[in-house]
Amino acid sequence: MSRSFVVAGAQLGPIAAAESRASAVTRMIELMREAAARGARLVVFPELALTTFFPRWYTEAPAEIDRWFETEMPSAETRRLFEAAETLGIGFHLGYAELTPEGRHFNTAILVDAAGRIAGKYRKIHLPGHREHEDWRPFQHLEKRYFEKGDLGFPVFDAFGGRIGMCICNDRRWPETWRMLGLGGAELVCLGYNTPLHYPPAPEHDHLQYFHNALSVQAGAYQNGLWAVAVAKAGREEGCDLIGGSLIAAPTGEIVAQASTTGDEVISARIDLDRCAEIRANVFNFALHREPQDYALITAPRE
Ligand SMILES: NC(=O)N[C@@H](C(=O)O)c1ccc(O)cc1
Repeated sequence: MSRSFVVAGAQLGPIAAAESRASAVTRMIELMREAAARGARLVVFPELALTTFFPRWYTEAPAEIDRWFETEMPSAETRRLFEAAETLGIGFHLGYAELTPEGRHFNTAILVDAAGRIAGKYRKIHLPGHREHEDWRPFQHLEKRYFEKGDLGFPVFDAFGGRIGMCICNDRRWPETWRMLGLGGAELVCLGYNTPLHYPPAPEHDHLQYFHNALSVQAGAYQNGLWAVAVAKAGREEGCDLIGGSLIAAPTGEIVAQASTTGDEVISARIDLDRCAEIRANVFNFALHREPQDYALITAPRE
């Protein structure tokens, strides 16, 4: 049976702090309709897709922070997204802030199948930024304050006729993320990101933000012989410019679709999961060529 199908990425433009989840969901359903009209079986939404990127603000008040989190999924506001997916017969990947019944906070992504059922969940492992307010920054990046490190590892799920993995934003910059997913057998990796154009610790790298995004995703795809769909929340959000550049990369590392705006925009491509073998049976045949006995430092606990 052919394992070729159309995937889409639904890049979102900025979400203002005052924009309701209902409004964000309405925008997402519009993009989902366009993806379905292009024949897509799966549409990928960004990291923290329901709200503004709230880690840019410091607060000590738990209630101030918890209002950005979802305590159930689907929730009253997101149920329409699940229903639209079922009606349109399209699956989706969604990033959101998760608050568990035990009071734990995670930066989470789920994979939902075309019947509207949650088929997989991932919790972000590489949390960037800092824990305390840093006066010198023009805006904060407080993921280390507001989220716990993910506790689910790098799982891979049987869905859409293949094996699907997920990671979130900063995870894409780490080769270990991709290798873990590749070793798990992933054939398609879905990921969302919120990446400021301005990098306060090293502003001389600002002009490289789009390059480093594409470089990381293309290298991850190629070095593990898998497809990747990487999707931005983009544009000027609460005075902070976020990069666009959403892209779909082939197992060869080639870009097969890319966004050209920093607003709401659908990208799509037909992907064939069987093409992973072009790389995985050759240059990156793990069973034949990988030498893990020489990689011990990679898993040594950090100092
Ligand atoms: N949401 C994210 O994980 N964003 C990170 C990334 O794109 O790697 C990121 C980018 C720039 C920073 O100053 C801090 C963090």
